Amino acid sequence: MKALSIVHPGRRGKPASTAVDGVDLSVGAGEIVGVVGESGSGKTSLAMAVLGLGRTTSGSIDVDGIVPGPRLPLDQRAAIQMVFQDPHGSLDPRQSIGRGLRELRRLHKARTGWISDEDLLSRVGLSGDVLTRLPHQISGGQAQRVSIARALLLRPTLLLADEPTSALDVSVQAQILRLLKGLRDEEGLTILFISHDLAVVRSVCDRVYVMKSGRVVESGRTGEVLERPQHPYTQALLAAVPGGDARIPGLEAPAAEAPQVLRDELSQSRLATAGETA
Ligand SMILES: Nc1ncnc2c1ncn2[C@@H]1O[C@H](COP(=O)(O)OP(=O)(O)OP(=O)(O)O)[C@@H](O)[C@H]1O
Repeated sequence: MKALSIVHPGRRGKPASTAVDGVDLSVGAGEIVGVVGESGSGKTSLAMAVLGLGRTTSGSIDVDGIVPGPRLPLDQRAAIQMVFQDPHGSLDPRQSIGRGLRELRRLHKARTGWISDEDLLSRVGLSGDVLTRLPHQISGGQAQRVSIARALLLRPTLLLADEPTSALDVSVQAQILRLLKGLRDEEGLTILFISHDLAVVRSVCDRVYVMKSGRVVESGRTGEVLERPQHPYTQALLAAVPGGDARIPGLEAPAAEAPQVLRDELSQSRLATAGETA
């Protein structure tokens, strides 16, 4: 995305608020890129714009040639998938997991024939048993795996993960983060990862953008930014981490250097407008 600005109009006498202010952000194919910042820093406004659901006041977003917006054809819309914080929230409570998948396949025939339900579920660490269950009959971690499977089924160009583990127990959180990393490594999934949690971001993101009051105050390889934060805001975010250790136990942070394959990919910039996907 280039110079993206989002201004929410004021309501009931309140002044308009600039949620996103001139943000440049890029995600290379097969990368996991984090956007981190406190509540109100503009992360959700930015995510909504990437999904084509929110407003874009100025600037542009380009996801491998697709410009998100409300009138996108179904197939292009399917190329940008999302996983949200509430693991059960994105599943229809009246539909079994299997029926939900059938519905998705019916809507997106051309995109979804590449894998069976069983194989799809096994890629996210679930057995075929869940197919007959209703969402309330599975755990939060399982529901989040189902949400990821549903996104994966559509072979997205970009997966937008908005606080995907903040509603989960710590041990389940690590499992879901490991799953997302594994899907990137094995399937080349490209992920824009939104979180307020530095430990989570450090454990999965190759690069990170730190947002404050709608602006990116610092960005770079996650290891570098979090080991040697330059901006006082990043330093303050790190200082506020309980125990001072922004790490998820049992999860190794990505290497400070991008893997060679990723560097090659990035330098070829297969994505439109100088290697950008979002
Ligand atoms: N629909 C809206 N109408 C008016 N103002 C809004 C709207 N959505 C967000 N804002 C304002 O824009 C700013 C950024 O909010 P946003 O939700 O994007 O931040 P955030 O970092 O995602 O915070 P959170 O983690 O709490 O969701 C805030 O000042 C918020 O009050």
